[in-house]
Amino acid sequence: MSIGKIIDGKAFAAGLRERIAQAVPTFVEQAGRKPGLAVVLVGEDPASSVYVRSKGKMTVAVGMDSFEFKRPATIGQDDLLDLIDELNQDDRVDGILVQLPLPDHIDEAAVIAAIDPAKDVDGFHVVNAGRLATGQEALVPCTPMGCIMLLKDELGDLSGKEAVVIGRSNIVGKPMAQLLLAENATVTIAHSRTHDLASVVHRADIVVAAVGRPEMVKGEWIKPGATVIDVGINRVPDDEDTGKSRIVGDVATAEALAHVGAITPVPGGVGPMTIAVLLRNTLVAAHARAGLTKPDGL
Ligand SMILES: Nc1nc2c(c(=O)[nH]1)N[C@@H](CN(C=O)c1ccc(C(=O)N[C@@H](CCC(=O)O)C(=O)O)cc1)CN2
Repeated sequence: MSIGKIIDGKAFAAGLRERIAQAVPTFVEQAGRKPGLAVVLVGEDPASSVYVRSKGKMTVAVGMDSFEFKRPATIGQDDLLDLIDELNQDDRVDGILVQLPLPDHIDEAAVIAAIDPAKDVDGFHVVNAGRLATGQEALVPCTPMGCIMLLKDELGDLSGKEAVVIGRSNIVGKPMAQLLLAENATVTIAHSRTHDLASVVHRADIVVAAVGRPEMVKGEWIKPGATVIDVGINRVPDDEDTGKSRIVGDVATAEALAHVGAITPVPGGVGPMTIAVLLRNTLVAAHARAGLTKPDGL
């Protein structure tokens, strides 16, 4: 029995950050300033706080300016929209990211809609979603963009490949399908109402699992030799006595390894790509705002 390859997303993300760090000084020379990323954190969710801290550190590490805005979970919607407006007007800021999820009393869609599409480094604004869907230059959501980079690195040309995306969220599933289409893959989006998901998955050369359900995709569903991208990050109890937990993906990796050609692990697969692509998008947005051509290789 052969075992599939583990795709090292952590190493790929480190390489991407290195290429970004090499491109930043040329931008500084041409634009006379550093690219800048503003990250807004509402509340004190521990995981969100970790991600925001990590974003700040990595932004500075590649030579960009990092601006962090922490607001209490009780902030009113109007005050949050005022902050976004200030950041839209601030010329030092090329990218604006509002860490999700937001507290229930905030209308997430209204906050995303308030971000200047030129600074929407998350690629969540409808203008960027529409541009992506119609094949125009767009800022693309970081996680699906990271998945496409890993897929192209692993498989080269994706043209004609049968791809199944499980999950239809605006943040991952839909943009993922659009990106695969743009690479000329034949794309199916499966979701909670899909009949016989196992058979749908079994015909795929490429499986992208983004459902948020621990180890839902079983090894025997996978077509032999398929490439599997696991977007899920699910915390599950590890040891009932100690109360410890561990992170698993949406794919039952241990059993899938006997079927796949290659698979991203969780952790260490898609997750690290999310922040690396955020830095890439910030540099791309900075070039566009400064009227400069996007550097090659990003
Ligand atoms: N505005 C946004 N909010 C959120 C996004 C986003 O892209 N934009 N994505 C996620 C959180 N996220 C970044 O914000 C993120 C999630 C996971 C990772 C990561 O590297 N995960 C590690 C495991 C981490 C762990 O041990 O807990 C991995 O998979 O190896 C990075 C960034 C939701 N919110």
